[in-house]
Amino acid sequence: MDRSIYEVAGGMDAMRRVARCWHDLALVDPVVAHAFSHGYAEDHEERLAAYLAQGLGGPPAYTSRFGSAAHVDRIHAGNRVHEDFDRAGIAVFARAVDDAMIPEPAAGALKDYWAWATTTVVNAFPESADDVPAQRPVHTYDWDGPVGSEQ
Ligand code: HEM
Repeated sequence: MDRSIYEVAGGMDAMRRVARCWHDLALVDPVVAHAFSHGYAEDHEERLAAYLAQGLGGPPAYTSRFGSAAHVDRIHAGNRVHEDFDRAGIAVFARAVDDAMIPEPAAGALKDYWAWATTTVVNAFPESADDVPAQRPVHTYDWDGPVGSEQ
């Protein structure tokens, strides 16, 4: 398909809806809410929407406005590997995509992307945030799966 997952999903407005639904559901999920108990940026949803956009073939909205990919990796690093926790996060995100009314086939691709990113981003540095190198790629994804990286 010529159009990116980002475009087919509905562009930045769709990314914002997904980020809002994810955050709403994550804050009340019995497993996932714990991660947010240590606080989060006031504009978390906008930051996540920008990162999703950039990862799914949209504009470089995260790195042009908010910071580096390494920053995102550091936020998620040092939590060891928790498969139950990851499974819960993946299920919550899938519900968020449904609540945000993302059309197929973008909805399925978004869910696949999150499941993949949960292991590559969230679990890439399970021991410590100090292990994250200064230069990290923004993980990008298209209809065929991971497509490499951009700084
Ligand atoms: C179980 C899965 C996940 C949990 C529980 C989780 C949790 C969190 C928490 C608690 C924050 C706020 C931390 C802070 O502001 O200090 C955060 C921020 C963020 N997360 Fe996740 N996350 C998960 C998966 C992911 C995945 C898979 C991605 C990427 C596709 C992602 C992208 C982001 C971004 C972009 C931010 C905002 C970074 C910023 O402040 O600029 N997260 N996440």
